[in-house]
Amino acid sequence: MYKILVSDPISDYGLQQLTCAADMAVTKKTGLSEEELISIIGAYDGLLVRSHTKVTPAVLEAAARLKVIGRAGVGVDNIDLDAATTRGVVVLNAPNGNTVTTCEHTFAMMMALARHIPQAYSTTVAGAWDRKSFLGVELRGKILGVLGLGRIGVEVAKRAAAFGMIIVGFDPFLPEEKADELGIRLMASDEIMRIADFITVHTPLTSDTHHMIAKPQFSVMKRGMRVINCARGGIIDEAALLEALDEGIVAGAAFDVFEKEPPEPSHPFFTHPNIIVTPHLGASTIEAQENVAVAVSKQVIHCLHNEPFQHAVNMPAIPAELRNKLQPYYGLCEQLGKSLAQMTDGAVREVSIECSGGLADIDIAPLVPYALKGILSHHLGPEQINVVNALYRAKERGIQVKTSTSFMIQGMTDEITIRLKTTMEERWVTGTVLAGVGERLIRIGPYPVELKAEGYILLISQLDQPGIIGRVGMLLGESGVNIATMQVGRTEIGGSAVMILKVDKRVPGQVIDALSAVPAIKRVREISFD
Ligand SMILES: NC(=O)c1ccc[n+]([C@@H]2O[C@H](COP(=O)([O-])OP(=O)(O)OC[C@H]3O[C@@H](n4cnc5c(N)ncnc54)[C@H](O)[C@@H]3O)[C@@H](O)[C@H]2O)c1
Ligand SMILES: O=C(O)CC[C@@H](O)C(=O)O
Repeated sequence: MYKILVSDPISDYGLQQLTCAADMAVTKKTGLSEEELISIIGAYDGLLVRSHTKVTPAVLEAAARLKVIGRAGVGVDNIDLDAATTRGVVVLNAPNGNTVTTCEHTFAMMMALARHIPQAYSTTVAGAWDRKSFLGVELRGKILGVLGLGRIGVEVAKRAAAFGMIIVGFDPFLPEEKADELGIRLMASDEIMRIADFITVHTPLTSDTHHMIAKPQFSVMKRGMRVINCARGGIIDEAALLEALDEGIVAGAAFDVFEKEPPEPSHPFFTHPNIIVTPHLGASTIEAQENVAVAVSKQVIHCLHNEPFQHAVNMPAIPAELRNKLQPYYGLCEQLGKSLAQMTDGAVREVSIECSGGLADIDIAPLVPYALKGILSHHLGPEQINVVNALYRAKERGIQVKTSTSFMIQGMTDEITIRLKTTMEERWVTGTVLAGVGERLIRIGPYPVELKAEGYILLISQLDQPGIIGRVGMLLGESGVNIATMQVGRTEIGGSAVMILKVDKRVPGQVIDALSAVPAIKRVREISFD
């Protein structure tokens, strides 16, 4: 008999598969403190949560027989994934069940914002009959900017089209043809900031999306625009938003999620006349709660029965014998993928993993998820991608994956090249694992290098001309960025050249801009291995 603990309010109807299964004993105990959870978790094989229960390393430490955690929803920010993985606990979620519900909440917020519904309700029930203060705007004909066109963003765009809105959007993974089909005009997010009347964000919270809308973005926006965040707190800078409201740039904002949840009762949003808020209700409908509970119950049963399931958020599932043979190359593939994702523009269309030398007669398929994890986690957020779900997420986005092997080698005995084709370009990097030394990047495109993937790397493509190295050194030096190592390469005298600098800290945005403005420099990329 498997013992399952349900520690957050989860739909009874949705849990029926689990409660009716002959070999599952389900206990519901909600509102537990961490200490209370720690004191009982040792008895359970499965744990089902929403966002309230915090599954901390201490909880996992006490969870001696826990095999699976099911999250009835998308975000797993309340579960310590590293601790779960280390302890061999599968974490799975239900990413599709609340998509439409959250999209509808976004729309409700956008309409409430356009017509001041919460403010008008408050004054009306308080006895006033104030029709002058609440002059609204139509959605029809307005430009809606959608940042993040995954499951929810696409649903929002579809509904906005029915309202006669003009939809512009940005998502590094949405191919042009798909956007055309949906009637979305893809453009750079900077451009969206300038032209949109409404902006809604639907990305995960990652290092790239944290404060994706902040002071510099507000400063170029149309006066009187409106913003909505029903994704994750922190994507829009709350302090910068308040300033933009006071300056009259932003006419109104609707927030379902906050940088800290629950926010302090004194949060300035609560008293601002042009901000409307809900307490993280995006997924709170009967239907969504049933959907996510059904999806997660099924998967927990499959997982405990050792049957395949789809939405694992952690846990590699690689056959042990092969895993041991390939083990030294997993980290390398992830590093190659991570560096490629940061040096390539456009939506990813094809990923090829090419192995040579000693890897030629091995089944290299298990390396694919590691390469994809490196590539996809840069855009989708590390918590969303792991080696179990990376291939599924790539297929979901129409990304072609190819593998090939060859006994031919260029230098090292075992080499792995990962090649990335996007809608804009094709780039590739090659690496190897050196005995007693570890993983090294040995070529970036055709240029030989010798790099350990750690810290910050600045990749500069330029024309081979005298004086460029000095100019780069000066610009970095002036901004206090120390160069740890430098490698240069070129195709021919006076031809294309690259400069690869390992620097001791993140290079400020204005220094990247200054470097990019040097006439002989064609492109500057910072690659972070944080
Ligand atoms: N308010 C709620 O209750 C609620 C409910 C469900 C989901 N969510 C949140 O909504 C968000 C979207 O969920 P989803 O299911 O659509 O996720 P998804 O993974 O399907 O889509 C996210 C999209 O964001 C894109 N993206 C990543 N970085 C980007 C960037 N810098 N610029 C533009 N696009 C970028 C990704 O390519 C991806 O397509 C998540 O943060 C999720 O946690 C909130
Ligand atoms: O459980 C909830 O209500 C939050 C859901 C949402 O934030 C999610 O990530 O799925």
